[in-house]
Amino acid sequence: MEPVAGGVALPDEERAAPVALVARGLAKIYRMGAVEVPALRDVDLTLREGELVVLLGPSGSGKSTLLNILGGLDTPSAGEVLFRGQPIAQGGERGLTRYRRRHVGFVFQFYNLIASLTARENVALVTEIAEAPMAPEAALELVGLGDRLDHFPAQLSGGEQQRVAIARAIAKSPDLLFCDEPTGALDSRTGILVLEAILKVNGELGTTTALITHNAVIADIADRVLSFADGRIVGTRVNPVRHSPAGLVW
Ligand SMILES: Nc1ncnc2c1ncn2[C@@H]1O[C@H](COP(=O)(O)OP(=O)(O)OP(=O)(O)O)[C@@H](O)[C@H]1O
Repeated sequence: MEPVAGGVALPDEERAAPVALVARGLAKIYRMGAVEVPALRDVDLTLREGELVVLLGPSGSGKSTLLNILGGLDTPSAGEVLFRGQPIAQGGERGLTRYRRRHVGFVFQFYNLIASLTARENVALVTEIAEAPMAPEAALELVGLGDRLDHFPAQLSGGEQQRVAIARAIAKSPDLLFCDEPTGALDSRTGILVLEAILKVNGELGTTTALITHNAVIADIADRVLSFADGRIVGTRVNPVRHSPAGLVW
């Protein structure tokens, strides 16, 4: 606790940013015929507004399963997720769709751009159905691609394509940005540019961001790091300072 103006001390949790997302008791069991694969086991987690959290863990530890459930792409076997205090599963499948559409942007390891559309058109596909979209040009400018608007994916490097995918995810002005191994297919120099774009979005738009990686070096860019193993969060660390991606080597 630290004193504030007027000499009144606030408990830590009241000085912190408001809570954006809460997961309580999440479990996920995949059933493969007679075999049950427990992918998540009793996961509790809180993301605060504007925070950048890295989920760090080895392959198969359940990170993607967790992110997909937090983003409403998949449903848990047990437990619940609350966005700004409301269960995201309220209203069933339609409620989940509304939550995903209005509030969540996703970035995956593979960019999933449409080859026959330019960078601008790939982003515009999303802004056409969004409620409060940014202009595609503004989203592309934010990720450093203002001079690549009319390039097709094949005319862009892997890192540039991933930045188009980030522009597409943020162009609908989501409250939450979920990135699943966004640098997994990239060399470190290119990966750093992608991480810089994600940090810029987080800083300038205040988008609450969760990023999955198995690369411990990348965890240094986060406010907070949640370590994952065997379907559980096994450690939490707060980084005293966030490192700039430019200084990272992997
Ligand atoms: N659709 C599915 N059906 C059956 N089992 C699954 C399914 N998806 C994931 N699993 C299993 O659940 C466990 C967790 O997988 P998950 O993809 O969440 O891990 P991860 O930490 O993201 O791994 P990676 O970094 O390799 O993507 C693994 O044992 C995986 O084989």
